Amino acid sequence: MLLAELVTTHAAVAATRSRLRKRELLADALRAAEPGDEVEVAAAFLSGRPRQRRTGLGWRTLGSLPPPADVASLSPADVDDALGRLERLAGTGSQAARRAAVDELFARATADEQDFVRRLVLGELRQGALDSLLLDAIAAAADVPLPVVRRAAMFSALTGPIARAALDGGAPALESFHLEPGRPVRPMLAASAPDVAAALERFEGAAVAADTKLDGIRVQVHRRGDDVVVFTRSLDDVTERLPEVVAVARALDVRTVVLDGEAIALDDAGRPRPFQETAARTGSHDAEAGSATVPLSVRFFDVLHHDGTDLVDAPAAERLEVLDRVLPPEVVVPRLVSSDVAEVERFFADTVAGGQEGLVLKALDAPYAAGRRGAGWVKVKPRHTLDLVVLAVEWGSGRRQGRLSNIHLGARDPGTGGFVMLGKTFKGMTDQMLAWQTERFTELATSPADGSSYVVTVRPEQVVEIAFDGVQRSTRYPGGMALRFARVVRYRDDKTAAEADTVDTVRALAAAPGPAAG
Ligand SMILES: Nc1ncnc2c1ncn2[C@@H]1O[C@H](COP(=O)(O)OP(=O)(O)OP(=O)(O)O)[C@@H](O)[C@H]1O
Repeated sequence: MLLAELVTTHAAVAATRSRLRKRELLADALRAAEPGDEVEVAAAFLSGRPRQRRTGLGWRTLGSLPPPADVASLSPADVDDALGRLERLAGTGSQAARRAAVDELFARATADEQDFVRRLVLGELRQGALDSLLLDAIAAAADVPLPVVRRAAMFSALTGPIARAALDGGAPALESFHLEPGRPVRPMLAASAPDVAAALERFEGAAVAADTKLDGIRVQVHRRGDDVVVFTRSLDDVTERLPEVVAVARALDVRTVVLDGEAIALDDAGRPRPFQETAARTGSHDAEAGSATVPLSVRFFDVLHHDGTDLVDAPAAERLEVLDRVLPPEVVVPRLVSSDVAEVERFFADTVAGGQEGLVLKALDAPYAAGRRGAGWVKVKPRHTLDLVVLAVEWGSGRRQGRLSNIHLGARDPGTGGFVMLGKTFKGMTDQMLAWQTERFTELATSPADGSSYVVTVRPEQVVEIAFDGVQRSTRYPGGMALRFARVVRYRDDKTAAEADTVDTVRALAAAPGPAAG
């Protein structure tokens, strides 16, 4: 197979709005690849994530490339090999050796291929919607049921090995994927409801576990013997940064355990400290002087494995029973089990009054279903926000003079792979945020950020959490909608643009009476 075939597929997928057509195009490309390594690499490229995570290649190195080749000769394997070499050089190699390796690869690529590989390496081809489409396409190409593919995907952060197993060995090969303590699992996500009553309705009168929703950072903790590894929501290894979490896991009376929970900075009374203090411990740039030393607490809400027993497919009731038996109560998230609306509403009010974010209602009979917003978990918060992507930013005036200030907000459009602008805001920004974002958006700028132009466009990568009072019809923006009184809650570094809220969510809000979202 030639790389050019994947480049063409990628462009065709982006150009059509039909999900079915996208799936066919992707499935055709997977079928065209040789089973084995080639299909694994092809799936990795189509998902926008090369197999190498740390090539160390940045915007700067890839800004100047050799002239493109006239004819396509590169295979996906050639690119994979070259990225493997670059990953090895990233640790030890000289700048010159890296430059030479980059030039050698790109000199063999046509203009379209250069563009594709550059965006691949920079992470610009990644899209949440694409991940789930690709799983659909793998099911179609290998002729195996989609749930079998989805289940396997839970245990593999990368899509390539899933494609390889499916096309090589069909359903039996996929069924052999399982949880391995030490290897991260895609986290289970929650759907959302506007209030407790609406959330409970989804469970049709059954009793639920109403779990306190803590506003910290998601941690997945794996312990084997004395070995402890801590992963974030996006499956990054943050073990080194969270010694308190490691200590709690080590102190448990278990041999092997995989726990799901939240790390959070709490004050002496158990109330959450400002989210920024928690974020400073794992985020890359929220860190302010001093705050990075705030101690974190950890609270667990699920267990996926315990001393040789896999619990992923066990109903939540059983998992919670293990959690309560194995962990000391002070590290378990407070929970109420009930089917009574008034009782859950009281618990919600008390929880919010205690400074926590809200509740996550959980079906007691549901397995741990990762990677998708299933029906098993439904979150309820008193304040509704959207996670949007910054598309551009304007130079400020007055107090904000010399700072990149007013941000343009976009919702993801899964149909086009692009973003739809919904408004602008500089409300809610602290001086610290302004200083940080001026630097951040200068880095992401795709138009001059030297002050020569008032609006600076940026690569759509930074996710920001926005509170608002409603969605109104508006002719000002192409999507025909605008947010009322949008204000910044915080920047989110635990989410990629691919995970931002979609324009469909915003449309649903526009049709509903009050604000309700993420
Ligand atoms: N008791 C809990 N059970 C499950 N998740 C919890 C709990 N407490 C806090 N959380 C957090 O809430 C998140 C679930 O909401 P969701 O899956 O929508 O992620 P999200 O988009 O990051 O949500 P949000 O923006 O509301 O935090 C989890 O990722 C987890 O970090």
